[in-house]
Amino acid sequence: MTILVTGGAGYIGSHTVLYLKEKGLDVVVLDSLQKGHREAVLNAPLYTGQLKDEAVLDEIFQKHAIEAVVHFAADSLVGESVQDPLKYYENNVGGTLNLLEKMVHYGVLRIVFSSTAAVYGEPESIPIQETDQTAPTNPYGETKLAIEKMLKWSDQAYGLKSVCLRYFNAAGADPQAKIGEDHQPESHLIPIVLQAALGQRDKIAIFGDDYPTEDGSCVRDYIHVMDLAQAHYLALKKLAATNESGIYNLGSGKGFSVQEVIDTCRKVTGREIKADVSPRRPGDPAVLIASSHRAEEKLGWKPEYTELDEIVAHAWQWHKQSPNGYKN
Ligand SMILES: NC(=O)c1ccc[n+]([C@@H]2O[C@H](COP(=O)([O-])OP(=O)(O)OC[C@H]3O[C@@H](n4cnc5c(N)ncnc54)[C@H](O)[C@@H]3O)[C@@H](O)[C@H]2O)c1
Ligand SMILES: O=c1ccn([C@@H]2O[C@H](COP(=O)(O)OP(=O)(O)O[C@H]3O[C@H](CO)[C@@H](O)[C@H](O)[C@H]3O)[C@@H](O)[C@H]2O)c(=O)[nH]1
Repeated sequence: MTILVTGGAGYIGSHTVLYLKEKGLDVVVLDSLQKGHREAVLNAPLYTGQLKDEAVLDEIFQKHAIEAVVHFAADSLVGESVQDPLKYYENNVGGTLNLLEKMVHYGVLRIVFSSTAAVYGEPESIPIQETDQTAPTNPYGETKLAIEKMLKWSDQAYGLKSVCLRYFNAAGADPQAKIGEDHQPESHLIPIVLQAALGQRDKIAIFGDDYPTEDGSCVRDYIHVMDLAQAHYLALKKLAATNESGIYNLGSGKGFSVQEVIDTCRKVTGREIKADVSPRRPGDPAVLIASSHRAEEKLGWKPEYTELDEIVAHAWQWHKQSPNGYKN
């Protein structure tokens, strides 16, 4: 039996493919390569195509005995989603609709879905629990919440079982640096700070120093990409064993400010990293920290890399070795 990984040439998807293969699972990848990289897919067949492309989905479901789908493929830039919300509804909601229709058609009734902390919007309280209110503050989060709801109703109507994993801030890289993070353009904090350490940027802009946090910069919960990968494996096992749908936060439970992340990068790289303060980035909540007790209890999830230093060290290893990402 085979697992279909959509978006498996992207950052989190490619690390999950690596992890699933290490666990002995048979994997096929579907990715449009608009954001992903062929070189990031190690040891798995790659179908280049779109979620909306019925022919490629038919080919995959007909050729392979697909047991379950792990669904990463999406657009995921908050700012872009505010500028062009319909692109997000078309790709994320529309693309997932096509995928689910094909799954139901071919009788593939298990899916692990990449959701996000962005479904919560401004948190009610910290740490955030899965039962807290969901009130996204941008179209990206809205599309992810809409998909969670599509999955809930599809369970009731078609018996399509889902695990929605609400990731907080994915960071780090394969500890052996075979693969890593390469977004073009890069918008995530840690890779941007490491680009400054490499001299590819003059400095890093800290988006706001007047938040109600200890040093005034935003606080986030950074979780190692290989620990996210582990959670997908456990979610697949849980679905196979219990056939139960569920929603789980995935974070470290610890928060670090933008200033603290920059300081950690200075310490790990031993390089000077210049930073200055810029205006707030619209839509950024002050603090996002997860409670992941449910995932620990119900999935048996145990993050392996719990120190920010180690997460940054793995990212640094990758960026130093591949300063131009997969273009080297
Ligand atoms: N990076 C984070 O911190 C984070 C946090 C929370 C949730 N997420 C979610 O996790 C998932 C993966 O994130 P990532 O950072 O690895 O992103 P990414 O952009 O690196 O990976 C997404 C992949 O999906 C592919 N893709 C997009 N639309 C497609 C389509 N219609 N058909 C086929 N392929 C398509 C892209 O080419 C890319 O390779 C996304 O769904 C994202 O919303 C990411
Ligand atoms: O040049 C930069 C880039 C980022 N930041 C700040 O750093 C923090 C982290 O930003 P970023 O790495 O862009 O991540 P988020 O905006 O927190 O979003 C990530 O984490 C969310 C879940 O928490 C996911 O939904 C998103 O897909 C994922 O990109 C935020 O406070 C930003 O304002 C800066 O100060 N300067």
